[in-house]
Amino acid sequence: MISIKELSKVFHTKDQDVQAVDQLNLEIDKGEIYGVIGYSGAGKSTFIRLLNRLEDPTAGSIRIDNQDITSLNKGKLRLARQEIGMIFQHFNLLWSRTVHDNIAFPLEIAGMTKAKRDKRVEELIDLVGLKGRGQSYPSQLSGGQKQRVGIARALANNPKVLLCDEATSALDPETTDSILDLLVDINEKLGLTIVLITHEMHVIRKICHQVAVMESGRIVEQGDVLDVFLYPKEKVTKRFVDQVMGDPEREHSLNLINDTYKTGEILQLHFIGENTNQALISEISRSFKVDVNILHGKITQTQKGAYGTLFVQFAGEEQEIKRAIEYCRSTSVEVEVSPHV
Ligand SMILES: Nc1ncnc2c1ncn2[C@@H]1O[C@H](COP(=O)(O)OP(=O)(O)OP(=O)(O)O)[C@@H](O)[C@H]1O
Repeated sequence: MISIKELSKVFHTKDQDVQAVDQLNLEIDKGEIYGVIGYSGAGKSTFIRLLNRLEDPTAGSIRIDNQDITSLNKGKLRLARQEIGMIFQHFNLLWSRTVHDNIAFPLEIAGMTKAKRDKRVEELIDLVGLKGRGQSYPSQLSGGQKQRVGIARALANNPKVLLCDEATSALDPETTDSILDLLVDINEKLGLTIVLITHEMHVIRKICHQVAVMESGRIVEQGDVLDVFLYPKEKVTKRFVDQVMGDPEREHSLNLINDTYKTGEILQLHFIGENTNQALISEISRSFKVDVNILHGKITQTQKGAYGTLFVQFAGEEQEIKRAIEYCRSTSVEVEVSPHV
């Protein structure tokens, strides 16, 4: 769907040349929610602005739906942009226009008649959950509602791709979650390909299927969200994963567990992927004469399934504990016996 080859952008300033994007290669499949994460200055904004030619590349190519975006002239680019919607951190709404008229704006530019426009705007207002707010002005809306207007406007011309530039960074955590839910809903309902940039791993965890980690204009790591969360290779990726799964209490808790639970076995269970859940725990206590105590841990959900770690104690007769551990090992759960800090 989107194919990016050797994409580079150099900004020439008075003092120096800045290589914001550096020979970047990326393939994004149709219908995917693809997240690009990086710290400030990594080149994310430049990257996403290159995708719809808000910036012109210094080198490289971008193909979207088999169209070479990089070589389009102004007229063709205007048409191509109707297929690429974009939402922004600060919404970029027209403050003197109502919600209805903001959403109608790209339809006016595309030359749609007023009757058709009004119908389409009503559909979009419904889709983003703003029924009854069509005549409000942006200043009368909350941040989350403003972003809903931004999303409706971006979807007005039925784009194939939605670009999200830090779309939830100005919102509080609850509103962030409701906007992320809306993006997942739209992705599923419309089969829309979504490319988003963010500095928050929570956003990646909650809605992305694939993730790329960007540093100094380059992609240093990429893949399926669950794989990257489970087996981060680069230091920068580990830091991002820690934003979500970091456990500052781990060492303290394990020491306490080792001091407190002297009988039976302490196990670390690593849950990975969609079939895993805590049903295993009840299954074990039903099938074996073993008491299972949950001691410490964290399980979280991604679009690619649940993952996380639980520390448990198996108590009972040695033979039964052994059998229970064997059983755990036969499932997709990774097991470590007597884990150490
Ligand atoms: N118009 C510009 N002129 C000169 N340098 C620029 C321009 N835009 C970006 N840069 C530089 O390019 C590099 C990448 O910036 P960019 O804004 O793409 O990063 P970012 O990852 O989006 O960071 P942030 O989240 O802080 O915006 C930075 O060093 C920045 O100073």
